[in-house]
Amino acid sequence: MLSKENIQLGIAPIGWTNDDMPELGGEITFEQCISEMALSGFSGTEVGNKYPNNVEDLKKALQLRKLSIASAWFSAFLTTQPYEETAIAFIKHRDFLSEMGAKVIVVSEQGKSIQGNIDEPLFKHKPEFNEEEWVKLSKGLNKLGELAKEKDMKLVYHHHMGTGVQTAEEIDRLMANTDEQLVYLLFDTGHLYFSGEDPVFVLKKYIDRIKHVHLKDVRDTVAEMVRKDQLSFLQAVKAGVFTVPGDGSYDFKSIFSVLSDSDYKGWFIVEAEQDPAKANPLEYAIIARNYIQEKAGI
Ligand SMILES: O=C1C[C@@H](O)[C@H](O)[C@@H](O)C1=O
Ligand SMILES: [Co+2]
Repeated sequence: MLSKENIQLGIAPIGWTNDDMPELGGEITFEQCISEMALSGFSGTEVGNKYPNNVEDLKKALQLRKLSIASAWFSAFLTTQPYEETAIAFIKHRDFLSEMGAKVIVVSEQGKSIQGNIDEPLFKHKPEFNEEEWVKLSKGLNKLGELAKEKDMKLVYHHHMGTGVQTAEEIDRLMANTDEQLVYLLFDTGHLYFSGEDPVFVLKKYIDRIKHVHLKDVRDTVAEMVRKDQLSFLQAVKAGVFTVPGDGSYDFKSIFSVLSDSDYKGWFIVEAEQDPAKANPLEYAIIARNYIQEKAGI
């Protein structure tokens, strides 16, 4: 059931300042960002590049605004680097999140990823993992999942455009090859829909393994242009492919209905990277908050 007891509502800083393209929203301060999150009715956030990396300072700034940390993105390189390198960075990341009170760790495999390459056509150059890379990825994720468990946390895998785990088929393979007690799924509506998948199908299939949700909407007209003109992921973002739920082309009604009928307990994070000079972050945060209230009743 979607209730205030089961669902915590958060918003990612990426609509204010974009970690993948720090020039988007470069002038917006950390304080403005988190104050506007609180003002628009959210109670949590993920960590962005302007957040203090000192636990005490971050806790104080968030407590003043009654916000808490839901999670933070972690880039793994299990397919392209020795496991130990990813593990060392993961433990540091895990310990920081644990001290901040987060319960899930967002992990995305960035080996062979083209998501940060400004000139690389997103659909034409999408990477694929070979057999050996799939084994490295799955084994490595199981081990990282064990490390998360040590701190009573869960690893949630972020399928992502421009990476080796983007399509429903690739998600199937990842879920089948990893331990269901160690590797969970982050469900991101925007990435699935933009990729051409049916988000409801994936949600229903993995509902028991989904432990974190990113709510991201897509503008169909921009998505079509990205395919036609062979734009990169970052060019797509700059062109406005993503927006907040309630502003784009996707109807979240079925998503909320499936989640409502499930035992899902955890975060809904509104995550809508777009140019803050074109889409005022406070205004769009309020659009998202109102839409969730109207469609999900929370
Ligand atoms: O969760 C996410 C984190 C971002 O850095 C990423 O590029 C974005 O698209 C996303 O879904
Ligand atoms: Co996401």
